Amino acid sequence: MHLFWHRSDLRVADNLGLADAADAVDDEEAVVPLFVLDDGILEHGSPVRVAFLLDCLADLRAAYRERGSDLLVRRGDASAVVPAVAAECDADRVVWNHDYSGLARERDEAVRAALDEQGTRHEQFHDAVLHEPGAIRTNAGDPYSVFSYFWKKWRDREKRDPVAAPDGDALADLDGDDLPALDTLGFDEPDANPVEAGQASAHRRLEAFCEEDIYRYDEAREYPAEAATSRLSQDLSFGSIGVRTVFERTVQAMVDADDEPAREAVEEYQRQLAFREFYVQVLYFHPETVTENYDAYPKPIEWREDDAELQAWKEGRTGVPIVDAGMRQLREEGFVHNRVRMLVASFLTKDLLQDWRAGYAHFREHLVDHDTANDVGGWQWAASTGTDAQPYFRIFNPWSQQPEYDPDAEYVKAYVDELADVPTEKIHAWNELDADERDSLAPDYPDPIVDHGERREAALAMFERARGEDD
Ligand SMILES: Cc1cc2nc3c(=O)[nH]c(=O)nc-3n(C[C@H](O)[C@H](O)[C@H](O)COP(=O)(O)OP(=O)(O)OC[C@H]3O[C@@H](n4cnc5c(N)ncnc54)[C@H](O)[C@@H]3O)c2cc1C
Repeated sequence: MHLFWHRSDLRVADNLGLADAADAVDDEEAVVPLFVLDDGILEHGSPVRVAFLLDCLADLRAAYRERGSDLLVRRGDASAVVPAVAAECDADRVVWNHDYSGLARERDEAVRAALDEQGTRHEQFHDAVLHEPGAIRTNAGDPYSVFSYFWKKWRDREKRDPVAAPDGDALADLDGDDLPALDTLGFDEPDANPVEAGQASAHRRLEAFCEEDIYRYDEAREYPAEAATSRLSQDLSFGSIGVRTVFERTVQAMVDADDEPAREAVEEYQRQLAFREFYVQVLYFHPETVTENYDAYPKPIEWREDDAELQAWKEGRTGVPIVDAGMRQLREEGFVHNRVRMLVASFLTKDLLQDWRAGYAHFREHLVDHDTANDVGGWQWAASTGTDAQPYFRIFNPWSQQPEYDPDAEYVKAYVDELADVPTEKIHAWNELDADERDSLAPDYPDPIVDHGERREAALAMFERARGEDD
C-alpha cells in the first residue's frame, strides 16, 4: 500500500504526488488517501478558512467515492498520525506534496523523522508551483529579490503539463471517515459567505474567466466593480485546482486570442501566477519574514498604536469610502479585490501609521484565500518593508484612487449601505464636505477619521527617522 497525505492540494486531478503514488502501485497494492486535521495547524485557522477547508474535504471525499474509494480524515499531530495510519493500512511508502512555509516545513521534518524511525519510505513532490523555490535564480546563483527579473526567467522556462486523476483501480477500496463539524474543531460559524468551494467550482471559475475576462485582464483587473479577475486565489491556496491546469488553460487562451492586446492581457495574468511563486520563494528563503521586516531599516519604524483607529479600520468605519468598502467586503465575502487590498493596506500603514503585522493578522483571520507567502508579501510590499516594495515615499492617496478606480462609486455602494443613495460626486469628495452636509447625506456614516495630507507627512517623517535621516 501507498499512503497519500493531502495537505494544500485538495484535488485528485493534476496532483503530482498523488499521480506518482497511483503510478507506483502494482496489482496487489493501492493508494490510501489521507487528510490530517493537525492541531498545530488548526491553531492558526479561522472560522472562514476552516469552514472552507471542510467544504473542500467534502468535495475531495466525493471525488474519491466516485472512483470507488474514500478519504481517511484523522485528527491530531501529523508526526504521530501519519506513521500510525501508514502502519494501520500496511503502507510501506508515504507520499505528499511540499508545502513551503516555515511552519509546514517544520511539520514535514517531524513527519519524515517519525517515518524514518518506523522504517517507512516517504517521498515528496513539488506540486503547488510551476517552478519550485530555488529553481529560478540570478546568474550569480542567488534567489531573486526583485520580481521583474524573476518574472522574465519564470516566463521563459518550460512548464510541466497537468497530470490526470488516478484511475479507480489504483485507489484503495476503503471506508472513509466522517468529517467533523466546525464547532467540534473549536470554530464558530463564519459570518462571511465566500465563493463555493471545490474542484468543479474552481474549474468553472477558470473556464468562465478564460473565455472572456482574461482578454481584458490587464486593464479591467484594476477596477474592483468590474469583478474581472479570475477569483481563483482560494482554489490555489487550498489546492482545489492545480496550477499546471490553470497555466495550461491560459496557454490555450493565448492561442485563441484575436490580437496582440488580447495576448498581452493573457500574459499579464500569467505574470500574476509568477508573482505568487515569487512570494513563495521569498518566504522559503526567508521564513522569518512572517514576523520580521524583509527590509531592515537602520532604526526601528515607530509604528503608532491606536486601538480605536485600528478598530475603525477593521470594521470599515474610517470615513474613507473605498477603504471601508474593502474592509466590509473582507468580512462579508472573505475576499477583497487586489487594488483595494493595496489601498486598505496602505491606509493602515501610511495613514494610520500602524504596523503591517496588525493588518496581516486581521487578513489572516478573515481572508478565505489567506496564503502566508502572498499575504506577508502583499503586506510588506504595501508597508515598504518588503522585497521589491513600493518606496516609502509613494503613499496611496485614497481620495484620488477612489474616483480613479471606482469612478461611479459602484464598488463603494455595493458594500457601504449608508452611502447607497449618496450622489457619487459627494462620495468622492466626502473628506471635503462640511460636517453638516455629511450628516444630512448619510447620518450613520462616519466623518474621515484622519486627514490624509497630515498623515502622509507624518508617515514620511516616520520612515525618514527609521532610515536615520533625521540624524
Ligand atoms: C495586503 C495584501 C494581502 C494579500 N494577501 C493574499 C493572500 O493571502 N492570498 C492570496 O492568494 N493573495 C493575496 N494577495 C494578492 C492578491 O490580492 C490576490 O491574490 C488576488 O486579489 C486574488 O484574486 P484573484 O484570484 O481574482 O486574482 P487574479 O488577479 O485573477 O490573479 C490570479 C492569481 O494570481 C495570484 N496573484 C494575483 N495577484 C497576486 C499578487 N499581488 N501577489 C501574489 N499572487 C498574486 C493569486 O494566486 C491569484 O489567484 C494579497 C495582496 C495584498 C496587497
